[in-house]
Amino acid sequence: MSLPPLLEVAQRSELRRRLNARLSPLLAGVPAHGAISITLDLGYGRCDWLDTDFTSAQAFWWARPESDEWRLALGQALIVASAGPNRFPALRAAYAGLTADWLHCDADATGLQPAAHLGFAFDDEEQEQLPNARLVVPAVLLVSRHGRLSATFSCSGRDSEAAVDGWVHELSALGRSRHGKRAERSAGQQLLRQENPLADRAFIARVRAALAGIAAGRLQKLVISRSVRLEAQHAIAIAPVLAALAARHPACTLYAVSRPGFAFVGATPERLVALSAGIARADALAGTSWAARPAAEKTSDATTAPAAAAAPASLRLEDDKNSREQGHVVDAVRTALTPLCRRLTQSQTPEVLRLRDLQHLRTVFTGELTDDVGLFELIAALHPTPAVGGTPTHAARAWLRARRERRAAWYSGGVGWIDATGDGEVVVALRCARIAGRHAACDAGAGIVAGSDPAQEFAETEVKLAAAIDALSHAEPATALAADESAARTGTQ
Ligand SMILES: C=C(O[C@H]1C=CC=C(C(=O)O)[C@@H]1O)C(=O)O
Repeated sequence: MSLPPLLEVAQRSELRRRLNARLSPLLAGVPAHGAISITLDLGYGRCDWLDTDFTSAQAFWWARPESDEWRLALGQALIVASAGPNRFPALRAAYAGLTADWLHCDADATGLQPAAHLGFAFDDEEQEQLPNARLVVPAVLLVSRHGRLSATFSCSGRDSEAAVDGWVHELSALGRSRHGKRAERSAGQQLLRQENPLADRAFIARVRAALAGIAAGRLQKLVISRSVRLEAQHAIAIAPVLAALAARHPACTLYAVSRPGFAFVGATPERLVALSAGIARADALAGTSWAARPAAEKTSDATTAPAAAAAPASLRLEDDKNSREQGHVVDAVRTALTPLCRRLTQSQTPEVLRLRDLQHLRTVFTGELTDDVGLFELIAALHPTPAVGGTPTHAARAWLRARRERRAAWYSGGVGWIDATGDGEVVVALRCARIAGRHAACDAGAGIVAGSDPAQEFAETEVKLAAAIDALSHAEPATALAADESAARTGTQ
């Protein structure tokens, strides 16, 4: 999917001209603590924005292939980071301050609002790789939606004088992957999974400890997670992994958060909450069934599960264990949303969400919010649902903390966006990989309730891990790269 003409290098002086014309009248009206955004219509078309060099960019990518929605955010015009028990109120306060002085020029009447992207870790303690909770107004936000393309350029009031240079600089991350960097060419290489029998046994032991805690009556559900590490010969290219995720999981929400040298990517089936014009939608998703894959499909070393994963070929999704697992999430989501809503409805029977390799039970909640309830209040009330934490919520969190259950980066936290009117959406960051150079690590967990079988739960995490591992293993170079390669071979470059 090629870039819209106005973003091509050859059009940069025209882009500068248009941006300068829109920016000049706004400069006098913005306070230093405020922000300016300019939205330009880029015409009809579709773009997945995967012609981006994620390995060197501060980028945020979000896609819903089935709904033809693709967003790419580059750079940071404004950034707020937080941690600790008040992280969501802190982000909310910072965003409220910003939106009060946010000038927006919708030059071509696109009707689109400028937006910030956000993400947060499962727990509220500082951790490595990504800030615990962060909100970023990107310098450039590119949106491809339902066949229409747009770009929003943003800066803080403080940095408005040099803004156009900064915006054009951010665009240099686009189109770079065409230029044959070694990292991008190494896509599709074989990944070696680093077996770690000790960690596998530790997972089984934690599941047993969770079952003991549940049997003692203090807890009803706990989500226990594990990580696997993979190693490639060359640096792993990010864009081909995202393309592979998009091709394999078109019904999921795909996300990538990158900074130079590191990327957190994934394809999640679970929405935490979406807010649009005062109506909130939230998923209660849990319970998993799957069918064993034919051996022929396991083409790579990386996708071969260790022996401990041997388990029955499939589970019945509607069995008692899966129903109880999902029922805890339903109860918690209802309890969290009830005080925030004038009216709250839920789909009656859990529906079966069918994904590529597995299925989940899902109940969808729709709530009409009371005044003054925004996206951050919804996140604070809902996170962590028992789909990633446990039941009762506080006891489960304390149990997980006491046993040092580690959740790296934003795995089982949230990723999303919020626009200047307060509408937005956050998904639960599942089925993910953390990629740094030649190394990747993937994370997955399983809900444990009375009656859970440790070996079966291990097998379930293997199927969940496969979503990211398969994309890492089967990522193909983008078409443009293949074309570049053949041009290089024939000396036409
Ligand atoms: C915690 C994960 O999945 C959650 C979402 C759906 C089903 C789940 C389950 O059946 O255990 C988990 O609650 C994960 O993918 O790492």
